[in-house]
Amino acid sequence: MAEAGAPILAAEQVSLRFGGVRALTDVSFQVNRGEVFSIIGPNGAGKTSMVNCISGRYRPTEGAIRFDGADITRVPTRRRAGLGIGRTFQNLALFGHMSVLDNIMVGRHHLLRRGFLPGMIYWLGGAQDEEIAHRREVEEIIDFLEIQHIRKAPAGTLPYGLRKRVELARAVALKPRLILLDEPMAGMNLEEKEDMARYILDLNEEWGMTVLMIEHDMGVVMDISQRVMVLDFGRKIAEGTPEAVLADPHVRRAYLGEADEVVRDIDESMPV
Ligand SMILES: Nc1ncnc2c1ncn2[C@@H]1O[C@H](COP(=O)(O)OP(=O)(O)OP(=O)(O)O)[C@@H](O)[C@H]1O
Repeated sequence: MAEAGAPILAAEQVSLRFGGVRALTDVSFQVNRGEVFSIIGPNGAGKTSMVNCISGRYRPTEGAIRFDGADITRVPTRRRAGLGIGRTFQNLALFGHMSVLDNIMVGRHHLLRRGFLPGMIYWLGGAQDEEIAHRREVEEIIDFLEIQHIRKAPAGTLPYGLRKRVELARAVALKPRLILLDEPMAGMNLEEKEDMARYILDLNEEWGMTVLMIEHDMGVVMDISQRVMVLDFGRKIAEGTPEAVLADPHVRRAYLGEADEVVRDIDESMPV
């Protein structure tokens, strides 16, 4: 058991190279239990690379990732899910031909004691309690994310905003203690963004999940994050409360190379 108050996640001097490309250089940060922590930065800054190092998709060239105090740098992705790390993807990764319900059930299979095939035999053997409890929990997630009306629809037929919500449901179905959200608001209209922000806050406050989020929408980041880390060209250039980060001259300089609306977004997010 990790001690109370200890960070749930720590990246220690993480560097990641792809041939000559330095995606991350010597990045260290900690996420506290119960926090909403966001990573921001211009395009190509290394945000997704960092999340991939945490989820196990990439292995850092140097440095370590700790979860609950344990070094997980070499733990394979599927085992990280079992440890309590869930994620959503920037580009949706749903099974388009499968129903919403089945997509969410897939998210839970590692929680079944017996895996999929032995689970079927178990079911045929008449002992169904585990499967029933499993379905009940999935229904709870469906209710929470208000997707009852589409539970039987093939995921591929849904509008984009709803597919993002189903993908969140699938990640939540893992019952993660830490959930990694890669651009949860991307491509959404204002109303969909507001809904998504509310679901993320509820997951954090009511379901007790620690949230690590990458998001380009500055307004959302500043509204719901307790702390923010800024990457630029693979290096950490700032970390702190939203207000401190927005006022940081390094951050503003990093964004000045970006489109005008990003800088305007920063200004509009500034506390008045
Ligand atoms: N699999 C890969 N192979 C080669 N280079 C990669 C790979 N993944 C990322 N990179 C490079 O690493 C750098 C950081 O990319 P990354 O996708 O982590 O940035 P990002 O901050 O998430 O960007 P965006 O906001 O555009 O999604 C970029 O130069 C990118 O081209």
